[in-house]
Amino acid sequence: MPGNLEHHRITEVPDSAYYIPDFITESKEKSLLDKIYTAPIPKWTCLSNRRLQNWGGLPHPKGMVQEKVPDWLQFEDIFSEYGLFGSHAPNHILVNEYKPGQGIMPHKDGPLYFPTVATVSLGCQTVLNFYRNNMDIDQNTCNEFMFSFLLERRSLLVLREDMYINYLHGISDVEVDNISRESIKNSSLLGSKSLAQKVTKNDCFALPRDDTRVSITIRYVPKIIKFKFKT
Ligand SMILES: O=C(O)CCC(=O)C(=O)O
Ligand SMILES: [Fe+2]
Repeated sequence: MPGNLEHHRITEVPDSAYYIPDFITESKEKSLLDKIYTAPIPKWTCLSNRRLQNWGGLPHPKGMVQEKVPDWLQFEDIFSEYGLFGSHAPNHILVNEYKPGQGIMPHKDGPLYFPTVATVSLGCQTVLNFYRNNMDIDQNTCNEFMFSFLLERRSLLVLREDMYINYLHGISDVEVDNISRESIKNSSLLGSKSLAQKVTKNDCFALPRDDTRVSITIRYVPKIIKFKFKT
């Protein structure tokens, strides 16, 4: 891993998570949101509690039939600089849209991807929670909450290794996040100094989600199906 990413490591958690505030400019944020919202309507998949766009193909255990990721969604230069996906360029992008009050259940991103995910947040901050699978007293599996990251708009989060493979992540479906100093592990890396102060000075405070958040999750799918067309 090139040294420059090391400055952004969230040292309070297991290997490896990195947080870069102000990863993109406000004008880049705006141009990405414009492109996302001018994508054709059928590009959106509506789930019960959020909408998403899938770019690059549908990952499948037998391999992904690759589609070109549009130029405006390519972050290749940046990722090759950090060496995030080994020598590969990302080839799969998921765009998730969350209105205030919407979230995503705890889950793992799973084995179809190279075990690294990079997430750019647009439009609004959120709190990403991490869990471990555990057994309860009746030997049922349950998710035990471990800690959280506060993701500011225009930030980049990278998860890999243990944080990708063994931890689940999710976002609560609330309109206001209750931020507790104890649980937020990236407070020293936040871009907004006033927010960082709030997190470190208060045991607990309420942070409303006052706008729609759009996340861009960037991954590499190693298993690709290549068709040979007869001419
Ligand atoms: O919106 C996010 O930050 C998380 C999205 C996510 O976990 C996923 O798409 O797998
Ligand atoms: Fe995920």
